[in-house]
Amino acid sequence: MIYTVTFNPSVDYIVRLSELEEGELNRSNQTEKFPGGKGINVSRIVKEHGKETLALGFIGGFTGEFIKDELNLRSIQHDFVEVEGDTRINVKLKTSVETEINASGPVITEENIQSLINQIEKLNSDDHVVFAGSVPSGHDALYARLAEHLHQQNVPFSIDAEGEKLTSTLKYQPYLVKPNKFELEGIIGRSLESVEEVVEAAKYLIEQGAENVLVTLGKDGALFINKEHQFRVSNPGGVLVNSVGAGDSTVAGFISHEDKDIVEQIKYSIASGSATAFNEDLASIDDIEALFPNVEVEKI
Ligand SMILES: Nc1ncnc2c1ncn2[C@@H]1O[C@H](COP(=O)(O)OP(=O)(O)O)[C@@H](O)[C@H]1O
Ligand SMILES: O=P(O)(O)OC[C@H]1O[C@](O)(COP(=O)(O)O)[C@@H](O)[C@@H]1O
Repeated sequence: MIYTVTFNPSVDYIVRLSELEEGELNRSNQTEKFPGGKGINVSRIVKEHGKETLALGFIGGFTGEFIKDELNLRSIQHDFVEVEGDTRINVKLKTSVETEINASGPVITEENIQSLINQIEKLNSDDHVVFAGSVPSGHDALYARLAEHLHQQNVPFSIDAEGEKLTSTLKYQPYLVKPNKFELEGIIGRSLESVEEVVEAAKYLIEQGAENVLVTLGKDGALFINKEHQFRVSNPGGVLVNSVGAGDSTVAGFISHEDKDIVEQIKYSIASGSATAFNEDLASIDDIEALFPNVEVEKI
């Protein structure tokens, strides 16, 4: 079973408007709301790939109820720990560019954390856990705390998070880490100008304990690095509609095809990311399968 842990789920509120004028009254052309948060998005795409998944994490309030209802409608299993406050609302403004405002999220208590640890302690080496996204304030150390538990239990896990949340887990040997270029620059502490520099930075994550590193580059595709392979991956062609959840979709595509040859696994990953970028909501398996043949993977 592929478990996802979303410490800080969100209702993603997409607001489309022709132009945003700061300090003025703006009226939107169209609004939509989706159940969001990185792990939840991973579960939705894993389900599309026909794999069993269960979404874990912290949820609360009327926004939490919306997310659970939406997951039920899509037959996605979940077992969240209920917290006191309301799950956050993240605002995604779409003009000719995409602007995101991600809220900080409700308070979580040590009791809430202990309930999540109790769930995780039941897993075994046939399972896989994906930890993804931000953590309500003051709890960044949670990533390493849970990764240590899984490492001791021999449960494979993957990470999609920023900065120390990601680096603090490396010693516990994550199966996949997926920084985008901006996040990788944050980890390394300098800007990465060339493909060679990005590859070197990714190799540093491998030396520190990661098994596979996928550096996503938005419209420019991705770079994949592990101890045996280095690939440059080109996106299939298409028109950007809404890139929210594209990164999460790449993680889901990769984890869902662990049993396949590495090139096929990478192609499923990037086809999933681009299919989501070319859709209003997250991609469907039909969208993903249609793009799969057009993903190019080249040795570097
Ligand atoms: N404009 C785009 N066109 C095609 N594919 C895209 C586009 N934006 C994102 N993607 C796909 O989604 C993947 C993840 O996007 P990226 O923006 O790098 O991640 P994140 O959402 O984590 O910041 C990319 O590697 C690419 O395959
Ligand atoms: O937890 P964070 O880092 O604030 O990110 C949460 C946001 O990430 C998303 O999961 C989208 O992630 P990506 O676009 O990186 O794939 C949204 O659904 C959500 O609003």
